[in-house]
Amino acid sequence: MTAVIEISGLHKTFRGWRRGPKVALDGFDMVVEAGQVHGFLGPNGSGKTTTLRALLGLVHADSGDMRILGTTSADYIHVAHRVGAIVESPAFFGNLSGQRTLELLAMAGGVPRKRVEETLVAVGLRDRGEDLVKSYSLGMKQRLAVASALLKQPELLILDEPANGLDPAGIHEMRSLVRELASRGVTILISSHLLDEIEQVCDSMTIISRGRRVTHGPVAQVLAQHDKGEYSVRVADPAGALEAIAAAGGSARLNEGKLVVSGVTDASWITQTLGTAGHWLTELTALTPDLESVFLDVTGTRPGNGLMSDVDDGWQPPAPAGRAEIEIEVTR
Ligand SMILES: Nc1ncnc2c1ncn2[C@@H]1O[C@H](COP(=O)(O)OP(=O)(O)OP(=O)(O)O)[C@@H](O)[C@H]1O
Repeated sequence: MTAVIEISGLHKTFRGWRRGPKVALDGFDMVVEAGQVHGFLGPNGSGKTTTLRALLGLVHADSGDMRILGTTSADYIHVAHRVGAIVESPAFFGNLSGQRTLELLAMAGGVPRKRVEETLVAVGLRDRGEDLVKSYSLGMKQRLAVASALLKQPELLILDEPANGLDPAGIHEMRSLVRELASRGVTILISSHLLDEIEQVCDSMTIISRGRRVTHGPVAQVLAQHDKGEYSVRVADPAGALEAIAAAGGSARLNEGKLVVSGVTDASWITQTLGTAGHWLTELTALTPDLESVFLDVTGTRPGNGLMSDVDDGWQPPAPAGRAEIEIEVTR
């Protein structure tokens, strides 16, 4: 596969006046292959927008290499017409129609006028194209934003939080639109906090935390890597079953009246072990990890014992290279 985006060792520190320097990117790496819908995930303040802005030349990175459509960031201008991006929510004039908005953008960008109609169809706004933007719902404004990014028929589309603030129907529409564009061969990099959406719509993903990549790969592969081989088991006597699993050399714990058995490669071992000890199973469920649990684990943001963690507040410049642990600010 061909890489459409390649980022390696990206560093960016903002020189703040009041709170001192802020390390936004700390040697960040990311690869997005052609034809993929690639999810870009991370907690608040982890560096997603800074990455996208650096990629598009909107902010100057301190160091690191970036290639977009095979071109270095210094030559981005030569491939800019092949990239569509919505990084900061675009503001539209409410008193213009969606169609007129796109016509003006097409004129300014030297894009043939017929693309206006095509993009309105592509984002499902043709029937409302002549209505004023101020009458649009948030979801329709988001789709108009996507339409504006599609005018140039980009090979690569970069969307920062496209489903932000949308209701379930709007999220569903945005998901369909992304899949539709992907089926036409557009590579899409999409940053989002909606983990369920990313799990449903993306082929591959990168998770960033504190300016560094903490996991990446095909979504199914990332989930499989975090599969702990856990099964939830319902039996009449969970405590007795726990002892039976331990006596057979297995690992288990009790959770809400059920037994959770870990590190199992073959579920029949559980049925056999418990059956032999006289514990008859009434339920056996594989506990496969979802993206939310992987995200909470790899970013260190899983709330525990009533504590909330936040990776942004209190984040100081990193210690010299070599320190591996992640500090988490914990507030009660
Ligand atoms: N212009 C700026 N000046 C100072 N600090 C900044 C600036 N832009 C971003 N930062 C800081 O850099 C860090 C990364 O911010 P960034 O916006 O890239 O995170 P993010 O992952 O996009 O967050 P969110 O999910 O909340 O949008 C944060 O600590 C943020 O406060």
